[in-house]
Amino acid sequence: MIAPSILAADFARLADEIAAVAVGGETRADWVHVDVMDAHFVPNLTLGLPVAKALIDSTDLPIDCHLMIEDPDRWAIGYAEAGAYNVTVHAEAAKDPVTLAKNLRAAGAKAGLSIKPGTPLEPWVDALKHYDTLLVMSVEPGFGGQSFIPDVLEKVRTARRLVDTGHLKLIVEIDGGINTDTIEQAAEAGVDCFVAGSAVYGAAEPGKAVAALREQAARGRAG
Ligand SMILES: O=C(CO)[C@H](O)[C@H](O)COP(=O)(O)O
Ligand SMILES: [Fe+2]
Repeated sequence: MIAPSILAADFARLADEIAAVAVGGETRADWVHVDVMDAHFVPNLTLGLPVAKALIDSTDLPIDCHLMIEDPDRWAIGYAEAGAYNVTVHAEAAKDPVTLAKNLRAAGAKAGLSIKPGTPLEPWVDALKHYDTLLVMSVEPGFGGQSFIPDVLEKVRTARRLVDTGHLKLIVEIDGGINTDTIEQAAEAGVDCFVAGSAVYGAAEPGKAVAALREQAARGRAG
């Protein structure tokens, strides 16, 4: 699955930018990734619930909200109630990740847990039994356009094994520095869903970039 990140899109035309990856066929994205940053958990500030809700209402594509915020135990539920398809919170910020996941699911969303590049996977495996998505960050969260950190693929391999052996039942998602040069190794390691900001919205035709990424990922999965 390919999830274009609107972090790299034109913020004055967000609904149009989403529509550009919503046309049918190979150029259609699977999810649209919306990065929420609060200038506390990360040093950057993007958008919040009112804008996220407007984007959810603007499209039939599933919206994947990546909350890089403090106190997600309090704030994440609003994104689920607004109709986000998947709401991902950071393990480093959540106080009670199990209750949080239950609340997100009860509000009708899929629940996602994200770990920064330096955060190990093992301490979160039990909590992940309550989650639908694991978002492995392959850059330090906060900014688009950074270089992919290949070391995180070890965590992807571990997560893939846990899913394939039935210990976890979730989608393995990766975020940061994904492009046609890096997607193949991520696919080979076992990623199911690839977030791509610059690689999609930095391209002349975002839809064609989605198709190219999907094709390259399929090569990694096959090889
Ligand atoms: O969560 C993020 C940054 O914190 C973004 O989703 C991510 O960086 C996407 O941008 P790019 O593909 O350009 O790296
Ligand atoms: Fe993100």
